[in-house]
Amino acid sequence: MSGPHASSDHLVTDSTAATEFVEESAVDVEAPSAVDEVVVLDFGGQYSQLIARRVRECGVYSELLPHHVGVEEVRRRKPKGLILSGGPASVYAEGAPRLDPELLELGIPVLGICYGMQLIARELGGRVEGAEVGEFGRSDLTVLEPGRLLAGTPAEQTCWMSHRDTVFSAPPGFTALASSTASPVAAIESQERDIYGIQFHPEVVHTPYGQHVLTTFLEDICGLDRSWSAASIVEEQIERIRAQVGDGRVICGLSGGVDSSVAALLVHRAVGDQLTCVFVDHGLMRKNEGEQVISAFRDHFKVPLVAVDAEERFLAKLKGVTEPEAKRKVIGAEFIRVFEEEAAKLSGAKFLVQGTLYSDVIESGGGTGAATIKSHHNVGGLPEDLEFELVEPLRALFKDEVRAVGAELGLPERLVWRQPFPGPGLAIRVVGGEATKERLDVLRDADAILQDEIRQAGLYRELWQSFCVLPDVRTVGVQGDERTYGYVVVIRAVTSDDAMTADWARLPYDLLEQIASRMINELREVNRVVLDITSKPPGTIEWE
Ligand SMILES: Nc1ncnc2c1ncn2[C@@H]1O[C@H](COP(=O)(O)OP(=O)(O)OP(=O)(O)O)[C@@H](O)[C@H]1O
Ligand SMILES: O=c1[nH]c(=O)c2[nH+]cn([C@@H]3O[C@H](COP(=O)(O)O)[C@@H](O)[C@H]3O)c2[nH]1
Ligand SMILES: NC(=O)CC[C@H](N)C(=O)O
Ligand SMILES: [Mg+2]
Repeated sequence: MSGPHASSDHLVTDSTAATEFVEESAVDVEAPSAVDEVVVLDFGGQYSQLIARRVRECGVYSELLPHHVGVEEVRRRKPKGLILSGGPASVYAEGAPRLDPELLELGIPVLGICYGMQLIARELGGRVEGAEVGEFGRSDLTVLEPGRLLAGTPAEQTCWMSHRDTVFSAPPGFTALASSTASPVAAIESQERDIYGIQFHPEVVHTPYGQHVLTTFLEDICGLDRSWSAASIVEEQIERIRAQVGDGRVICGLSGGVDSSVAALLVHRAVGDQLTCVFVDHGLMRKNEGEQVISAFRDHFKVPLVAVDAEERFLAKLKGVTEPEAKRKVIGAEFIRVFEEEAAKLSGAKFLVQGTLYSDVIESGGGTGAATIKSHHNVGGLPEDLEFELVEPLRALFKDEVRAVGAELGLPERLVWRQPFPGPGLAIRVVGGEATKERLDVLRDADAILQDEIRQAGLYRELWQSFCVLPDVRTVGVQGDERTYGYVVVIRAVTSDDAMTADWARLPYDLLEQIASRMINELREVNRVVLDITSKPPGTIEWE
């Protein structure tokens, strides 16, 4: 790695020579470095992704894999530890995900959490049964014998539970370390077999000693040195990218957002001139955003950029499409068609870089047993006949981790802290109806007013996102003594760290008034403004 000062400014700007530059000789293809990794197997728990994330916060690289990947895939990764997540099933129910006993024979420490512990207990001869009462939320934990896993934590502590099934006796050879209000056996370990289990959830913030227990597992039990950081993602991903693409040509879908900018920088570091970025202006961007993206890119990146004006073709494909998932799929497919055309002009680039994050994957139903909430255009919205090989260096990360990588790579602050903007753009904010040019223009103008006011109020960075939604609804108003029948604009502003959960932002009343009156006075078509006060869950951030 070239250190934090190797900023993007050192690359050579060339946004016009996309089709002219000469391919350089092949870069060295190095095998991915042996980064110490802990694998988390996902049994469908609500907090599975949080476990991997907390492990990374402890300074150890971790990825979440579906439980059905099988023991071979786990072995191939040579992890230094294995964690089994919670899950909705009952271990003794028909069809419940099972534990492959070989996973306990890999010669690495194993930690089961909740369902994961119940699986271990059942597999090794302990007693797991449905209890009369469940244990949901805060619970008191009594440590009977700290053993290795609970060493350094108090005899009485609180923890957070979410289960109905309960371990009534530990398997032979295991020590029961703790009990809780409703769990006779709330933690187990066998130092001899290097297998550990806890009924409570160490990954949630409501378990005060949760991070302590995870750290003990990683450091004292797995013997890991906790040296992983955003900086090591850079090094490691650069090596992985080189190994994946060799001397092939690569294109990167670049939106001007932080994810694709970071992905592009990583790939450029890895394979230099083999990369060309493609920005698709699909006519669903914010006001003047296309020009801003292109000029910001020219100022800060020295990677060739092709900008494609694709407004007409996207709007043509969206004609008559009103159902949210249908919209997302149409847009996802059209993005790929544009990328294919551009790739063909670049001696058939077969690799496509996308700034996909973990939250895009999980919402698209990419976790194990996880529901599809919405098909993100870059994951669930991809067409079936996709021929590109995807390069997604950020796929295991959350946005705040990507921001840290961006800062590490020297990405300008403005870009690091840019509010997210969804790939399908304003099309999924014209809700319940077709995204016509006329509606998109009204929405774009309303959004420009909102952005302007939010920035002037100094609130841009505090908010995760702030935007407008245009429902397919009109209401009656009275303006200048005349009856009007106009659009309603919804203001949506939320706070969040990673888009997995969000709260509606308490914008000052005076600011809201200013925004509403500007929208109604400046936009002929709008006669009413409302505020969305729904958190996530139950709402999602976008309306479609
Ligand atoms: N207009 C676009 N042109 C080209 N590629 C795009 C465009 N919009 C999205 N993409 C691709 O889809 C990916 C996912 O979009 P997404 O909006 O999640 O990420 P982003 O735009 O890079 O960052 P942010 O989430 O901060 O907006 C992008 O990283 C990029 O690869
Ligand atoms: O690139 C994207 N393609 C998509 O299809 C997409 N759908 C939602 N989003 C963004 O993801 C975050 C979570 O969104 P929701 O709470 O609406 O599910 C929020 O930041 C959304 O803006 C998308 N981004
Ligand atoms: N959170 C969990 O892993 C729950 C495990 C199991 N479904 C139970 O209710 O006990
Ligand atoms: Mg975006």
